[in-house]
Amino acid sequence: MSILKDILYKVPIDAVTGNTSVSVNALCFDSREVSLNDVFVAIRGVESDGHRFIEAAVHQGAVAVICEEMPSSVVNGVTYVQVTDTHAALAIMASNYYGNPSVNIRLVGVTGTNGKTTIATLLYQLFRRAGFKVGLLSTVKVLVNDKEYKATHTTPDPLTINYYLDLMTMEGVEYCFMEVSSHGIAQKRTTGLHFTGGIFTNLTHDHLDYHKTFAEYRDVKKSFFDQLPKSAFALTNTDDKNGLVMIQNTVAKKYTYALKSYADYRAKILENQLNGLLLKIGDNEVWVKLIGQFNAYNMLAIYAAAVLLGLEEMEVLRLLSELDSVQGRFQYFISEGKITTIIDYSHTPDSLKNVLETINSIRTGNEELITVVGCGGDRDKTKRPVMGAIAAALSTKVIFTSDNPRTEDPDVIIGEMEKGVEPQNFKKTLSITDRKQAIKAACQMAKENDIILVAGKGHETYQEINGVRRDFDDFKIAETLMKELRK
Ligand SMILES: CC(=O)N[C@H]1[C@@H](OP(=O)(O)OP(=O)(O)OC[C@H]2O[C@@H](n3ccc(=O)[nH]c3=O)[C@H](O)[C@@H]2O)O[C@H](CO)[C@@H](O)[C@@H]1O[C@H](C)C(=O)N[C@@H](C)C(=O)N[C@H](CCC(=O)O)C(=O)O
Ligand SMILES: Nc1ncnc2c1ncn2[C@@H]1O[C@H](COP(=O)(O)OP(=O)(O)OP(=O)(O)O)[C@@H](O)[C@H]1O
Ligand SMILES: N[C@H](CCC[C@H](N)C(=O)O)C(=O)O
Ligand SMILES: [Mg+2]
Repeated sequence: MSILKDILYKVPIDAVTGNTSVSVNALCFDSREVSLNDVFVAIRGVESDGHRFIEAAVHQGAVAVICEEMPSSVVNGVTYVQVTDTHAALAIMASNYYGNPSVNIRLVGVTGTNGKTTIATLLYQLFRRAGFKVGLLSTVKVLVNDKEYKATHTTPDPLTINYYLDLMTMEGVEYCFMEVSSHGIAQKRTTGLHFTGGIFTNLTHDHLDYHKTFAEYRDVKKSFFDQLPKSAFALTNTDDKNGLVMIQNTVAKKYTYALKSYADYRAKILENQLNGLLLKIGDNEVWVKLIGQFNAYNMLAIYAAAVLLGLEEMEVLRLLSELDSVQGRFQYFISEGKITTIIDYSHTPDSLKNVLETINSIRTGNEELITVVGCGGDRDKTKRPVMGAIAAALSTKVIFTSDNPRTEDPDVIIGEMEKGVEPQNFKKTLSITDRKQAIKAACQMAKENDIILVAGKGHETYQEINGVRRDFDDFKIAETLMKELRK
């Protein structure tokens, strides 16, 4: 049990009806999950408005309600607290409820369109290898030292974040690396957390269904850096045209990294092969197991962050060379006939382009590059023709298929992707709605030395159709099909 006014510490309050000294049980933002003596926080969401469920929450036993608008009738014995922003209030209350665990951990947030999972996961790996107790909050999974938990979001809701940070403090975790998505920032899921550092990767086209304009998307990302404390570091990529914009108004200590422009931390690619990159970081050369220019940026950001967190430069270089690629990010296997199949989570125009360019840069002859790709349903529709055009331009054959159609008709999505294909590339493309059949067709088409890219789902283990998630794992399916077809 906690006292309501303790949980409300630092929440700007506009009005109160009732007693804030009441004991409360848990915090809750979904009326359907409220139990006796809980606090219900009413959130205005995308689909509905929590204010509509205040009565239901009280009926289920809520002893206090946090809202932006007082209900027209109040129930005796229930405390109503009016605030300007319930999203922010929930986040601050969640931190207080769990005893502000982020203060006791060195928490680093990674934001940007692409590269968040890669950087956060590899920083986790690096600090684990350096002997520390470490936590990770990522799209793929949550880790508390070596114990794994299922991730539901890239940046979970504030109650979940603080629950895990609390668990981490109990397990002695010293560093935690977390992804900070633009949805997470916009919905204030990270408000009230005490960050030791923030890292910006890049900003390209994504989520323009949610943020409406690119400027709004950029400003949401920037607000993460605006909120960092003076004691934190803000590390940004100055090769990205919004890199300096991100740190314009931050009070945190500013640091930059880049391959092309001037920066505090610089690297150069000396070699780029299927089995890794040879990088020159500062005056030192290091082989890493990841591939592609985009991973040179990721590696440099990891190097800089590790040094800023106090690790010794040479040790960081040694550890960098040991890091393995993240599940579903340029994961590949080579089958009989030297056919290479690559599974990659590229689901944005920029990441798809990067991955295809990387593959093209390691192609040695006339081998085909067969790409299997789709676009998610109920997500940014403007990505579809752009990704269609990129896939067709940079591959020798493309099979358009489904990627989590959700509530949309997969053939309509495929049609929108096809609309972007330039006429001279029409003949390279075909469409097979069933993703497994599409992968199978690619495996059948592939000849000696060819390369197959299966893009968009990476580590995902399901295909979501009409609200139902059925088992689906690109890597396992491709591997099984390849074995069956080539035995
Ligand atoms: C669009 C979006 O981001 N939605 C997130 C948001 O939901 P919401 O607040 O808009 O929910 P809503 O359905 O409108 O309901 C409003 C409020 O009424 C409450 N309610 C509703 C019904 C009821 O009977 N009683 C009740 O109290 C709800 O609990 C909610 O508090 O807040 C919820 C709690 O934090 C999230 O679970 C939910 O994520 C949905 C499931 C989702 O798919 N989000 C994706 C887009 C997302 O967040 N992705 C990013 C990564 C993107 C990327 O970078 O690639 C992520 O960080 O994962
Ligand atoms: N620094 C980078 N710049 C551009 N593309 C990248 C970069 N790092 C990774 N990618 C590409 O983007 C894909 C997704 O990478 P990653 O999962 O690390 O990004 P993310 O930001 O976590 O994505 P999400 O928003 O879905 O959580 C990779 O599979 C790769 O194709
Ligand atoms: N975090 C991203 C992941 C997209 C992955 C892709 N496979 C899809 O389902 O669209 C999103 O929710 O938009
Ligand atoms: Mg991610």
